[in-house]
Amino acid sequence: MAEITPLTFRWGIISTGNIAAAFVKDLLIDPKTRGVHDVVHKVASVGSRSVEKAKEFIDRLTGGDKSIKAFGTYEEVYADKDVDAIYIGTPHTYHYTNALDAIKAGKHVLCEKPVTCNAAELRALITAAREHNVFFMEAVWTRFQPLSLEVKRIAEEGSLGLPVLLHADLSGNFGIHDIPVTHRILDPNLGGGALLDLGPYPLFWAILALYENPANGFSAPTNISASMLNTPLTPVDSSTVFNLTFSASKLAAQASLSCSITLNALETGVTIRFEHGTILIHSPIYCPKSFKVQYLGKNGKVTKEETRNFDYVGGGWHFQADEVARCVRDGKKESALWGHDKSLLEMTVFDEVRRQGGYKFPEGVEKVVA
Ligand SMILES: NC(=O)C1=CN([C@@H]2O[C@H](COP(=O)(O)OP(=O)(O)OC[C@H]3O[C@@H](n4cnc5c(N)ncnc54)[C@H](OP(=O)(O)O)[C@@H]3O)[C@@H](O)[C@H]2O)C=CC1
Ligand SMILES: O=C1OC[C@@H](O)[C@H](O)[C@H]1O
Repeated sequence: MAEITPLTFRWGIISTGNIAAAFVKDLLIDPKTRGVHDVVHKVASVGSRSVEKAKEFIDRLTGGDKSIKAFGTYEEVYADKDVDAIYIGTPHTYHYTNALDAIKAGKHVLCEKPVTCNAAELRALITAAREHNVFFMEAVWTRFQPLSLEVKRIAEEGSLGLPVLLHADLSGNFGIHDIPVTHRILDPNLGGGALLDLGPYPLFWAILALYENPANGFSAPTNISASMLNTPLTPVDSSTVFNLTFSASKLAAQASLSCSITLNALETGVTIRFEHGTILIHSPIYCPKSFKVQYLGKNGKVTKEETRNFDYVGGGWHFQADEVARCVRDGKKESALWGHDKSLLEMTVFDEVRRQGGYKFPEGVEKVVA
């Protein structure tokens, strides 16, 4: 069989923080190790607020690959003619401005979660992406991992019946008393708190299992109820609980979701209860490596149980990079797996949770308001 020549997809990286480093490490992994033969990734340039940091980042992660340009501004990356798509790894409250600048420069964009501070900012970005005819996606990497694809297949294949209740929690202990109040997790100017940082993941599982279920017909939740508990240090949430009801179509299901920046993660972070069985997803829920399916008999007792394990080379961020490259290659402006509608649902839910929970950004943080 003839070998296909893979597309070389060229990335411009915005910022040199933790997640930008994790993403770049994954871009450097040979895609063949995950069975991908049609695309390869190339880091073309890295932009930082300091050119020294950009150089240090390239040296540290690539062993000093001289073909990668180091820039001391983000604007130079947006303008780089050798870049196909921009990856944005800045704190939440910078996503809107960074993504808009990249879009206006005519670049395709993959932007970290949460994609913006609010739904109004996201709507403005979607409009801009359409006007400039570019691909735009929130980096909800979990959606593209093989485990998630398999959970979705089993959830919809029929033998479990319809989903009824979903519980999902993502907690991570940030040691909030030992970090400066200027840390992004505590600083309200950077969108600090549990909801915006960790909340996307429990919500992601509700979107995958309930919103995407064919019986729901992609209907928005009919009810959202939420409560937020602030840290004693800054006006951001240390934990948040939020419940969603889906009852607009043939699905009648509820999600009970939570997140905390002071607790460690649960061993089983997601439980999806169906009419005839249960799917239990093991932590970390942003890149789980195993899940269990329990099939229930008429008396509610487990009749069959199956554990599925997944493994791959790398951290799991490369699957979303493959999706971006393929979508751009195929002329798509959004992903079928994590399209604009899902990011909009996320930001609309978060706006409502923050409204009920009393979480307000400092003046000027939101660049667009409804
Ligand atoms: N998908 C995932 O698994 C993860 C996603 N994230 C998301 O990525 C984003 C960044 O998180 P993380 O990498 O942990 O953050 P870091 O603080 O480690 O990095 C953020 C980077 O953004 C740049 N930056 C620009 N303006 C500012 C500013 N005012 N204050 C601080 N940094 C600034 C800096 O890079 P420079 O100085 O080079 O310009 C900095 O290194 C968040 O939105 C978070 O939700 C985070 C962790 C995991
Ligand atoms: O996306 C994320 O996943 C892992 C967390 O530790 C991190 O804070 C968050 O941004």
